[in-house]
Amino acid sequence: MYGIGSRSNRMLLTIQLALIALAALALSTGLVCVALFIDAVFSGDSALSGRYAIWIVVAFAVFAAADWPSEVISQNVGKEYILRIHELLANRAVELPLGFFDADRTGQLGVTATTGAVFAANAPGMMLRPIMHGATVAVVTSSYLLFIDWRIGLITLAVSIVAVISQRKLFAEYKAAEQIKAQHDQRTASQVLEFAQVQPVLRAAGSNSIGERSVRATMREQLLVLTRTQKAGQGVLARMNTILAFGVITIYAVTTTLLIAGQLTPGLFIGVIVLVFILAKLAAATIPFGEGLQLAHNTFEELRSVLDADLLPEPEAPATPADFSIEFDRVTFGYQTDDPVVRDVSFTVPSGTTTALVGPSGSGKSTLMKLAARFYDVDDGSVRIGGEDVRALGTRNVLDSIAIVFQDVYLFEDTLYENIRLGHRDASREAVLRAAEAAGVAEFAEALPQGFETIISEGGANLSGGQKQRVSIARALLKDAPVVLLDEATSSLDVTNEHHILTGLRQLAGNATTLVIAHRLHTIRDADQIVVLNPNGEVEAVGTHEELIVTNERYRGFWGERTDSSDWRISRESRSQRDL
Ligand SMILES: Nc1ncnc2c1ncn2[C@@H]1O[C@H](COP(=O)(O)OP(=O)(O)OP(=O)(O)O)[C@@H](O)[C@H]1O
Repeated sequence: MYGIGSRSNRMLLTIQLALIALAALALSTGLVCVALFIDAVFSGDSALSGRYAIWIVVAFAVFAAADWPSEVISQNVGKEYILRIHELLANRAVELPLGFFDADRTGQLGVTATTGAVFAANAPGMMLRPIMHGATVAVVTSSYLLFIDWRIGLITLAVSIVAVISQRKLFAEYKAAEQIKAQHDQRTASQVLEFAQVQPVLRAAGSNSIGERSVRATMREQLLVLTRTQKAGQGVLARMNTILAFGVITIYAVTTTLLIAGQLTPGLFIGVIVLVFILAKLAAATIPFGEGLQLAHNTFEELRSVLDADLLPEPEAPATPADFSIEFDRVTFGYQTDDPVVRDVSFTVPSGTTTALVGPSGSGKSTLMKLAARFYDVDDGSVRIGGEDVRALGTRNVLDSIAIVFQDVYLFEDTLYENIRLGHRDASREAVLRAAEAAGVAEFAEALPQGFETIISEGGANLSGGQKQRVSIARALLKDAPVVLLDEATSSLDVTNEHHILTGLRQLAGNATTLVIAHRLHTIRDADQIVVLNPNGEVEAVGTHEELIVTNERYRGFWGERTDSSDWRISRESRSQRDL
């Protein structure tokens, strides 16, 4: 994955690796010359010690000449990693099926694109460089020692190889702990975000509510995982330091034995002791970098999993729908294999009519909407628009013919005008303003400081929920699509918002084929047909309000609950209608 950059970046990375190798070779030569210099000084050979002194100066000069540019190059290679990771993620994001972007995946993409990309950018310079340096210097210096004294060389080489292998093995263990931590980080982040968003509800429920307890439990678990990961990291460092310490003691023991046996000169003995001491220091300094390098590897792996994620198959010659009816034909689908959330669902929304979906929470209403928009492909059966399977129409065709108004409206940091124009990029100014008028956006735009040119903050934080939904309806009206998928707001709206949204939605449904997850009484009553789902994700009944209220127990209960809890809303609704 280090080769994700452009050709020139890959070449730079190769040059960097070559420079690291050269710097490591020069440093090893310098260090061995220090040992030989000490030996020469002890033996009183001034000519030889002079020659070694020159070698030492040359070796360290080469080291500096190779090391500095390798650092500069590594920074450039790292910068391109950030750009490339963002480019690859962005390119892939527009190809992936919309169903890919659930909360966990979106969190994971966010982490990969931010902290992950920074770790990857730091990998060549701050981590790869010192690690390669440490490992190369250890192995090259030991090889040199083989020529000076094969026994010392052999034992130093053995210790170096054991240290390099142990480092790889131990950091693989740490990687597993870090991956678990990353998953928990994502889960905690999304839960805390959700916790902040639902504060009004939680505060109304009082302290120690289910939401509060579940966030506390997640945080406690997060703390445990963090402690476990830190322990794993510290354990790796401690074990690596122990391996190094044993290695150094073994080399010292062999060297001392050779000295006592008279097989090593005192000068060389001191030289080797100094050399091994410096080597051990160098090796110990590289160990913590393994942790960072592992995190960079995790980023590359996550990137790989996004790049390798399955795309939906697209037809070579997309079919054309005969009309804009929507047909679910024995549809079965689950997010996990062998765990369907909708089962054997069959019903048809005739072209130009409105069908309301009702059913308990989790019965699969949103899932059916997403299948109609081809966020996912069905496991069994078929979803057809105008008689053609959505797989034969192709995702582009399907999305072009659909306007979606879901509850979670996202607004971009741009003007109010541009946020509406997103519904149809080529629309004229008149068309945008017409849609804004029809959805009741014009009414609140007048009160904003720069009207339609007011910048909406990221996510639409400076608009109310009802206003955001009006923008979303304006977008959909502007798109003027023949099929409308609508998830009505569950939260209560004030009279003004309710009135504008109701008017906008009526206009939106107009002559379009509309599939709506209905929460509001008027939508259910006005629908041409209602599909009742049971908790198993099966169709329990299909009919009009008048039919179902007589024939279906579940629907009667559902309607009863709504009217009981909405008595005050119905009277308010009728009052606001009267006022018009
Ligand atoms: N992206 C997903 N990954 C895994 N499971 C999911 C996903 N989305 C929904 N589910 C599960 O599928 C089932 C049906 O969910 P769905 O949102 O379609 O129901 P719903 O009837 O719209 O519920 P609600 O009225 O509460 O919005 C639920 O058990 C839900 O937990």
